[in-house]
Amino acid sequence: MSWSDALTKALPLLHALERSGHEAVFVGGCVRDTLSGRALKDVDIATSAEPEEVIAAFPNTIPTGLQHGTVTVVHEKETYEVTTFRTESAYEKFRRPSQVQFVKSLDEDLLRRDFTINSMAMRADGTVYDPFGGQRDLRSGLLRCVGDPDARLQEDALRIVRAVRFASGFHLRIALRTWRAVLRHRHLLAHIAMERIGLELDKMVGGRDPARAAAYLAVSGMLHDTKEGLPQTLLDAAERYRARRKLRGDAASAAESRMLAAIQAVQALDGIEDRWAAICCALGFKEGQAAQLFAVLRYSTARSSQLTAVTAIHQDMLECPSLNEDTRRKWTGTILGRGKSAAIQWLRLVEAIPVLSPADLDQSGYLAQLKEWKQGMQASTNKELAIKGTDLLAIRKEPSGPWLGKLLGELLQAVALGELPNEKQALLQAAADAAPSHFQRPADEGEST
Ligand SMILES: Nc1ccn([C@@H]2O[C@H](COP(=O)(O)OP(=O)(O)OP(=O)(O)O)[C@@H](O)[C@H]2O)c(=O)n1
Repeated sequence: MSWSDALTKALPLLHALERSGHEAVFVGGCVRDTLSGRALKDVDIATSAEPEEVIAAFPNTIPTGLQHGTVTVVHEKETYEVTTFRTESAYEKFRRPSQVQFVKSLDEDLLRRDFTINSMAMRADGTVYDPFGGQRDLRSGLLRCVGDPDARLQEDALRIVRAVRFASGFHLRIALRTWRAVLRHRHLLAHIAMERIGLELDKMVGGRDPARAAAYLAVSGMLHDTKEGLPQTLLDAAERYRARRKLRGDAASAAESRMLAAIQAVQALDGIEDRWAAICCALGFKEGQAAQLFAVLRYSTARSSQLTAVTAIHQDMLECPSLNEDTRRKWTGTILGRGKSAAIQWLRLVEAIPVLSPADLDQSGYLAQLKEWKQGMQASTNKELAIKGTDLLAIRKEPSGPWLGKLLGELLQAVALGELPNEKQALLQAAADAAPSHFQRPADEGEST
């Protein structure tokens, strides 16, 4: 077996605990990921040593969760969670154990874990301890709870969503007994903090097979059971998928087929932000629904506003499927209003997933023209304008006020539309000519529309 660098680096921790007379193993995700040939995110260690004994065995430790048996060990600038073998009991409200008991047996520790693929341990000599058949399940493509699925999912209802995350991330089928337990207990998701669900959904979207995750989420109906409501459009799409699982060809409307094709294609995108944006566009979210989704999932405001902006651009652009004067203005307005980076992101999405664009669009021609138009734009942010707010303050000799932003915005729009050159003198002249509250672009005077 080839040891990954991360495990090799952590080996001295196992050796130190063993020297002190304790049993110590790598456990959980790092074993699963090593056996599947994936990069490791973190290395977790389980040990028979109690927390004080772990603290005594290492020079540099942080007592991160002593009551749950976890000590963080700092070793060569890396941190490792070292957790005492434990069993859990008295799960409070289906989410966390209110009591843990430290035990001496690795078997007992592995027994409390969620899925067989997450319940394997690896010893310092590289041998894998796998009492529940995790390796076999990985090989045959099966996600299975350890022991009784009903008990496992009731202990921590987040495992209901984790089941979908692991099934989609590792291309696994959910075993029948586990799946039935998912359906029986999905209502318990109402006890789980939205933030934790948000983290799991993020991992699904960023994972190997987001379309598979979407199918499992839809077919199980679990999106209806979250503590806070998800956007109706999302729930409706999931319901339609559930009702007509094999939507294909004639059976599905053209719009539904396009939506499904777009969701299937999401994994072609590298970045998780692009994938989220593509999902919002594919589902036909309105701006407010995207904002609602990301607020409910507790994503940061910066993330949410960027993704919401891309969604809004998509809605705007669906209304103008050919590149005429109106579209040109709308696109300029979009770039100025929603931000250039959102506009660029949207272009990237529709280029990668053409089925996202309006059906009757001459895709290559339209997109090529849009790109050219965007690139040719002399300025698309205030920063790119050849004058600054201070220049305007100097010539207008008026105190700063809302007029300043308005004037800058109108100058920018005129430059972006090619109606004014992006040159300081021309812009100063236009600003000097303008009445503060009735600023007109020179080109507007001759406009016939
Ligand atoms: N609800 C949970 C969460 C975690 N675990 C156990 O704790 C380990 C570590 O959990 P976590 O760090 O959340 O996930 P990983 O499996 O490490 O996967 P990833 O790092 O990809 O999230 C899991 O492998 C599993 O054995 C569990 O049984 N039930």
